[in-house]
Amino acid sequence: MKKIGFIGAGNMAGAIIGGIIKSNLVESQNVIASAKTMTNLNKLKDEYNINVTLDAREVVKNSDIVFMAVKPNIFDGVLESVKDLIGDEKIVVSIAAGKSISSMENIIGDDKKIIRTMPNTPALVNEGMSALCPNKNIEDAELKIVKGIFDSFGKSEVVGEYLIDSVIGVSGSSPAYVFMFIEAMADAAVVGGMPRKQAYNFAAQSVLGAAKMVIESGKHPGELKDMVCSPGGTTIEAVKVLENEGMRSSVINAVCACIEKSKEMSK
Ligand SMILES: NC(=O)C1=CN([C@@H]2O[C@H](COP(=O)(O)OP(=O)(O)OC[C@H]3O[C@@H](n4cnc5c(N)ncnc54)[C@H](OP(=O)(O)O)[C@@H]3O)[C@@H](O)[C@H]2O)C=CC1
Ligand SMILES: O=C(O)[C@@H]1CCC=N1
Repeated sequence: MKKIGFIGAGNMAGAIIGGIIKSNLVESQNVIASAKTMTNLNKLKDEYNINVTLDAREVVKNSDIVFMAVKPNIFDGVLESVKDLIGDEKIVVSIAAGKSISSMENIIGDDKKIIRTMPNTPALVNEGMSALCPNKNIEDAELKIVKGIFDSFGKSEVVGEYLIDSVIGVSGSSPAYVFMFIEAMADAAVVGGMPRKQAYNFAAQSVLGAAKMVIESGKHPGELKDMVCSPGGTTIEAVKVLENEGMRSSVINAVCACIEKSKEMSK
């Protein structure tokens, strides 16, 4: 059984820890996390009974696989502070936006094992979507083990690093846009007189069902949209407004802005 450590214990690390513990991939005693304060660590300890420490170096000493789960602005400094403990055998898994494999190799050495990844917060409910980019020192068996961790809380794919900015736009950050869409649809239902809590359930379940249809039917999203639009009916009226208001171009522009920001952060 591999020991898994997390430097950083915020939103994303919490979602991953929740995912791997709930899917019984690792025992809680084999997971350790560190953070700046005890606030998030205490919550994770109470909920999942994992080991916690305020010392990132303790995490590295006690882990075979070390997740770097701190914000990009402090990432390099934190990695620098533990680099002497990262031997040839440990695997460093970064989840940070805008941190390239080469920038990590510059800090810990290009002979070290690194996997750059991009997960998303639906990991918390076992519906995560993650991308993994291994560096040249990662062996197939090691990639399989780490991919298994990501698959334990959703789906994952191995991609070339050149795709990671697009991954951030379409899955890493996209839960935020989808939550906005659900909130806006529910607002409209509230306008129509529906109690708010009920409106969130109706809106969210519809998004869940629509997403499942795209994945399971294999049909083009346009064809699935057409199946909902009865001639002269209600749906096409809404579609007309969405087209007039530039919904598609808003979404494309928003996701492109996200991708551009990710590229900028990597420079
Ligand atoms: N949120 C998301 O949806 C996603 C985030 N990411 C990436 O995940 C990373 C973390 O983001 P997120 O979880 O949202 O951020 P959070 O702000 O929620 O968490 C950051 C964590 O880092 C800890 N921390 C701060 N300083 C240090 C330090 N010096 N040493 C050790 N730990 C420290 C914080 O401690 P404390 O608990 O005390 O505050 C906190 O636990 C980012 O790099 C982001 O790009 C990737 C995919 C999705
Ligand atoms: O907003 C961010 O920068 C991080 C990366 C992907 C999701 N959250």
